[in-house]
Amino acid sequence: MEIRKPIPVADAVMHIMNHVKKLGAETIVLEQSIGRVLAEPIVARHSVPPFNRSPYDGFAIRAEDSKGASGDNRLEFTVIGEIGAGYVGERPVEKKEAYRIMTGAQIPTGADAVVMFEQTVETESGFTVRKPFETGENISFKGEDAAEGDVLIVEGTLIHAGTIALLATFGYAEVSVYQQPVVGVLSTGTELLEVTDELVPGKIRNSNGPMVKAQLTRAGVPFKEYGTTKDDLDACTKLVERALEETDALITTGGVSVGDYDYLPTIYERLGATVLFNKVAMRPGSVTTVAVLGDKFLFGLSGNPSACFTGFELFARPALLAMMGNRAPYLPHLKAYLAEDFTKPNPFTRFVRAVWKLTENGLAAAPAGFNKSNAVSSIARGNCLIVLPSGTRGYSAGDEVDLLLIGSEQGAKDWVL
Ligand SMILES: Nc1nc2c(c(=O)[nH]1)N[C@H]1C(S)=C(S)[C@@H](COP(=O)(O)OP(=O)(O)OC[C@H]3O[C@@H](n4cnc5c(N)ncnc54)[C@H](O)[C@@H]3O)O[C@H]1N2
Ligand code: MOO
Ligand SMILES: [Mg+2]
Repeated sequence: MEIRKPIPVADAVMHIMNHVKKLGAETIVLEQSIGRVLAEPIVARHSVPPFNRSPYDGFAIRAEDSKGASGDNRLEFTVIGEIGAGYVGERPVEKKEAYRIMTGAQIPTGADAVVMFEQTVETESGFTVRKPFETGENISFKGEDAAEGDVLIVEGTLIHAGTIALLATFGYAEVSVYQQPVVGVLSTGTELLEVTDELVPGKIRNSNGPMVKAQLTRAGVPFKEYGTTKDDLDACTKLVERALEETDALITTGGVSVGDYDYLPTIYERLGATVLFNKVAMRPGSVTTVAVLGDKFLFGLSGNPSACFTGFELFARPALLAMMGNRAPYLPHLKAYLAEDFTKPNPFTRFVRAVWKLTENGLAAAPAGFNKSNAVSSIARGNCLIVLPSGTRGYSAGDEVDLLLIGSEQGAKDWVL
C-alpha cells in the first residue's frame, strides 16, 4: 500500500493558489451584482454630497447675522421661504433673512449655517436664536464623503450591500465584475441515500452534497449538481470526465483515502490529472486531495463530514474566490482565548469546530461539541475554527489561540497560519 507524505497546510494552500487562473470580466446590471467581485475600481464620478446640504430640519442663515446673540439678547430672523429636500432656494439669503430648510436640501446662496428647529423660538415673521452660529455650522459639505475622482473601492473587492449603495450613488446601472467559475458537486459512496429516503441498514443520508452546495452558495459561487454515485470505478470515472467537461472545477466528496472502494486516486490517474497533494498535516481532512487538469481543479474532499467541511473552507473556497478575482479569498483570522481546556495532543494541525463569543475578557472560543472527523453536529453548532498547530498539546482555558471565522462575507488577503 502506498504511504502518503503529509504536507503542511500552508504549503497545500499555496500549491492550490499558485494554480489559480483568474477568470475574465463581464458587465452585469447593478441589481444582480451582490456577491460578485469588482473587475473595475469604483471611482467617484462626482462629489458626495454633490452640493452643500442641510443635515437637519431647521433654518438656513448667514452666520454673521447671529453674532452677539445670547439668552438676554435673542436675535430675530425673517423667513423668506421654504426648501424641502429636492428643491433649491429661489433667491439668495440677505441680511437677517433665513430659509426654512429640511434635511438633505441644498443650502441656498448666501447662507452658511443651519439652525435646528430646537434651537429657535418662533415669532410672527420668523424666529429668534439665543446663540451665535459659526460659518459652516451644521452644514454637510459638498465632497465631504467622497471627492470627485477619488478611487473609493479597489478592483478585486467583493460587492456587498454597502458597495451596491456606493455604485448606485454614482449611477453605475451596470458594473464590470469577474466571471464566476461553474463548480460541479458530486458525492461518492455506495452507502449514500437521498435526503428524502428512509434509513435502511448500512446506509446513511448524503449530507456532504447539500452542505458543500450551501458552502458554495454562501461563497457566491454557482454550482452544477451531479448528485450521488455508487463506488463503481467505471461509472464514477465517466461521471467525473463529463463533469470536468462542463465545469471549471469539480468537488467530489468521499473515496479519497486508501480503502478498497476509494476510487478517486485511480480516477485522477486515469484522467492524467496532476495531483498537487493527497495528504495534509491537518485533522480533520488529512486525506484531502487536490488535482489539476489544465486550468481545471479537482477537489477531492474527504467523505467524513467535518473533514469535508474543513477541506472546503480551507482549500476550495479561496481557490474559487481567487478565480472570481477576489483579492481577499481567505477566511478572516482572529485571536481568541480558549473558553475551556483542550488536552488532546495535536500531532497534525487541528481545526476544531467552535463557537466564538465576546466576553468581558475579550473574544472567547469554545469547541462546538463532538469534534471527530466524522462529526456532523459540531459543524452545525460552530461558527469558527480554532487552529491548534501541529506538535502542540495540553491547551488550558485562557490560552490564546488562532481563530478562523466561518461564514463571514469579508475575507482576508493573506493566509497567515
Ligand atoms: N487505513 C486508513 N484508513 C483511513 C485513513 C487512513 O489514513 N488510513 N484515513 C481516515 C480518514 S482521516 C478519513 S477522513 C477517512 C476519509 O475517507 P474518504 O475520504 O475516503 O471517504 P469515504 O471512505 O468515502 O467515507 C468516509 C466516511 O464518510 C462518510 N460519508 C461519505 N460520503 C458522505 C456524504 N456524502 N455524506 C455523509 N457522510 C458521508 C462515509 O459513510 C464514511 O463513514 O478515511 C479514514 N480511513
Ligand atoms: O482526513 Mo481525516 O478527516 O483527518 O480525519
Ligand atoms: Mg474511504
